[in-house]
Amino acid sequence: MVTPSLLNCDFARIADELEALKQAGTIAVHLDVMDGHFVPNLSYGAPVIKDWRPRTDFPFDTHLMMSDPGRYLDDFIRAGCDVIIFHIEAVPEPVPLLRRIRAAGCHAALALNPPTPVSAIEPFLDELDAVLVMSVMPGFGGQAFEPSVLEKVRTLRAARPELPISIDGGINPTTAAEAVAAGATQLVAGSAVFRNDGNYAAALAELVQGARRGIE
Ligand SMILES: O=C(CO)[C@@H](O)[C@H](O)COP(=O)(O)O
Repeated sequence: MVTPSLLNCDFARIADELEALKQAGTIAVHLDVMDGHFVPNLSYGAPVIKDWRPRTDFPFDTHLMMSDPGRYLDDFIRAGCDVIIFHIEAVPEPVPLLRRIRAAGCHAALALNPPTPVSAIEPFLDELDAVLVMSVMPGFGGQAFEPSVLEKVRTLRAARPELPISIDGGINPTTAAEAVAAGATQLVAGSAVFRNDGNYAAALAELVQGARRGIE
């Protein structure tokens, strides 16, 4: 599955963008929440997501790039997020937060940055609905894919054949093929979707074609 990251969309036209993604066949969107502390950039928070919620029925996969996700967790739950992802580098003892997310009826996932080994999340795999493997250092769209993370995807896939594995950063048709071949099940893509021609259906089709090459 390809999940567009909204970071590169036109936020002034969010309702149109969401509708265009729907027409193009998208089934979920990835929301990048940045606190200017865990990552060197700011984006948007729960009040903005709350306003988007009635505009779409897309599941909101919400990636909290925050130093203290627990402080704002209830706001994101109330805003209507469906999947809540936070970073193991920010919360080294993640079980209480993972359980709060699941108790609220959301799916819980952990993200890991390119330098972080799989061993950092291994003890918590049974508490997770998914893992998000970052293939760039988080904070900005449009960066180059870091191929060394593919080994982590392979390790996770071998450890948990059924676990959904997302990969995020620098995804294009070529890296989509590599990621899927390694065992990724969800491709988060920003600039490869929100490209200049505005043809989201074509962009998604190219990514899906790339992903298919990875399983052939
Ligand atoms: O989490 C992030 C960036 O921190 C990503 O979701 C990016 O927004 C993906 O953008 P591209 O690398 O696909 O342009």
